[in-house]
Amino acid sequence: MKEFENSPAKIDITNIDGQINPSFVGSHTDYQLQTISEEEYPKPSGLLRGTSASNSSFQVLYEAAAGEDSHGITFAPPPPAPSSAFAHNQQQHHQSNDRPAHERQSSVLDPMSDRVSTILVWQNLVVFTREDEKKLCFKRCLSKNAQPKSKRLLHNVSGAITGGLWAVMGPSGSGKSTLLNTLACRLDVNTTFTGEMRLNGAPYDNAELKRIAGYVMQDDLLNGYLTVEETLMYTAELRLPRTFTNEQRKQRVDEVLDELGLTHARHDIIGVQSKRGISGSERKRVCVGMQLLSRPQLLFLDEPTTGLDSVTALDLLYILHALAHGKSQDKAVTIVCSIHQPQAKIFNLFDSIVLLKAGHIMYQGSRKQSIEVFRAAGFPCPLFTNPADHLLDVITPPKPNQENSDAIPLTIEQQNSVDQALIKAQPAIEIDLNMGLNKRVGQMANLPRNPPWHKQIRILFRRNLQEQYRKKILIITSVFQTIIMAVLIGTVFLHIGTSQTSILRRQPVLFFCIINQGVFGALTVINSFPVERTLTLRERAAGTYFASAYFVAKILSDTLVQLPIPIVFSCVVYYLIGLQPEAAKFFIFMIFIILCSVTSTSMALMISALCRTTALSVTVLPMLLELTRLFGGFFVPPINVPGYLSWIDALSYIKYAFVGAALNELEGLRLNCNGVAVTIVNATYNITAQCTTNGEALIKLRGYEYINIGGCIGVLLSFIIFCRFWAFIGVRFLKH
Ligand SMILES: Nc1ncnc2c1ncn2[C@@H]1O[C@H](COP(=O)(O)OP(=O)(O)OP(=O)(O)O)[C@@H](O)[C@H]1O
Repeated sequence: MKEFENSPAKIDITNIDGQINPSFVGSHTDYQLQTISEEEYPKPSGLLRGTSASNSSFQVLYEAAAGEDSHGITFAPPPPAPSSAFAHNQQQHHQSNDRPAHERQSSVLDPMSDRVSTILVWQNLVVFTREDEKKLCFKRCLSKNAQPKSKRLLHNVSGAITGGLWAVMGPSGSGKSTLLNTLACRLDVNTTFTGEMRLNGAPYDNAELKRIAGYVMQDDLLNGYLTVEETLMYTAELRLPRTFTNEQRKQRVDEVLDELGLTHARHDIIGVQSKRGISGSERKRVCVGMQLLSRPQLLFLDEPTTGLDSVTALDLLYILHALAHGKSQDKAVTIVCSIHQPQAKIFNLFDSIVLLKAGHIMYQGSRKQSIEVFRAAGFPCPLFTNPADHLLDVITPPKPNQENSDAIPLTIEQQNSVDQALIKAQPAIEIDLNMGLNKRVGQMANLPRNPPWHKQIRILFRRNLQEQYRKKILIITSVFQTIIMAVLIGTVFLHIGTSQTSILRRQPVLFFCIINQGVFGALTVINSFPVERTLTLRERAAGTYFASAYFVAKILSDTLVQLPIPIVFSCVVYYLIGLQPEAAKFFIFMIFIILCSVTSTSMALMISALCRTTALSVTVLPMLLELTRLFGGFFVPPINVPGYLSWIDALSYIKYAFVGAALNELEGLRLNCNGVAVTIVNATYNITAQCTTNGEALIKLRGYEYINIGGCIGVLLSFIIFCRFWAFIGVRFLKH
């Protein structure tokens, strides 16, 4: 009561006929008044005094306090102070803007205002799933009557987003994400739409939208090894117009960090499972920041509060609210969020809402007016009820369950009449497809142009190397592992010599070396690429870079990081085994080990790019690796492979690496004769007893002479090109 008495502003809570206005919703000030039913407050209390609203989300609550002769009146405590940096921001924001909050708000909401940059209008929008053509063809072959089955996700909806902060609300499965994705030109491949969508009075497509709009997805997938500042800086380098200098990019990053209250965390790592980084809310803010760098005119956010606690969710919404209402000198960003069931304080920050139910729009327009419309339809918001919950409760039929056993489910007719009453209670929306045409001229003139292709490669290459550097513990572990493995192999086959017994040991050790390096890299790729692919798809959907630039940068950086392992392996193993001590032979051996390693990673990359998921990739890859091993030229010499299996044999890259390494080692090899060994050798190769004096005889026996070393290198290089080509096709064209 005291707070009321000291406060300057007046709030009239009475109707014209003297009754308490049951849906007084802050129409005179920025207060949000909760609805009061007439039964609870039979006697109106007339004029009340309230504090002036410097914070637009104050709530005034009316309480029917038992024993009080008039209505007990309390203020809900002001919203919790947002976290430090953001609070500072907010304060600055309010201080920097000398116009009162409600004035700023109304100017932003006026679609004709110059500060509203983007207007999105849609008419008769029908979104439906379409059956895959191939499946349909197949079904038609089986049954002549097979017809495409399609499901409607949105039913002939029309509407307009006219600046400010918008919420797309509705129960689960009502089509919130579908509406958001349709407007953002991000529909799934199996869905399509009819109807018209206009951006500032003109039809638009994904390419145009990418340049003026941002989209923040529900799950904040980020590169966990980079810091907050690095993440924003790389995005700035890739997305800001090529005319920007480094200084200007840095300045923009600083501005965004400041705007989002992330300055304190700028040097913190984003974090991965094994290494915790920034908090959930900070992650979300980084995602928003990445989109804000290019100063979008329109921002879509899919369920931005998912996974955040109530305080951090509110913090985030304050930021969005501030952005949607713009700074005095800036244009305001039109922001559209899909949101499931916001808490009251969050709900009160939205300017307008679109309420969906089963693909139909039940209400759209001002958030403040929504309570009035529901009341007029016969559904006043009960006291102390979150208005957002109330709206959803009205449009969602109650289902009896254990906790709510009294709920009486509505019949379809009853539910239809609720829907009709709601639609009747709201003013008809007039859709003008040309709305915002005047804003288009300036908008199109300033479309940014991304950096050129070669610069994108440079930036992405640098980013990849930085990420690899942060993962150096993995690289160091791999190198140690390789050394240990090489020492073990070298010790088992130590100083193999040139006796007859060495013939039996030389080929197994060569084969083992090839297999070892031909599997190692593949396993790393298959585990890491699917996650990286998802992140890349997102960045590309936002128009950050070309798929080809990403791919070239990836291939270059991955190969560079991969090279030390086969090089270290070759050095250790070659020396310990005591293969032919000639520099040329050593380097050729090393080339085969490197090529084998690179081929295996290329094959793994191709499989994970085409299979898309780790689960499918790890099912396919082992089978292929087994085949390449079986037909690797060791178990079945090329000369003995049956004709009908020669196609598999030809596809085994292991064979070309092994045969190439064997040719390199056996050519020019001089062997000693040893009685015991002769017998073994002869038994193995099924030849009459004689001493094998040179490697060429073995080449002939095994049938390796059908190809030469150059041929093996050529085939391996072709394999690498083939696998990388298909990997690129997968990266470029498979977008889901
Ligand atoms: N690509 C698709 N193929 C088939 N059905 C789809 C597809 N996308 C959405 N749907 C269906 O459309 C309906 C609406 O889905 P949507 O994801 O838009 O709902 P939502 O309101 O965002 O739900 P939630 O709050 O649970 O995320 C759901 O029944 C969903 O199964």
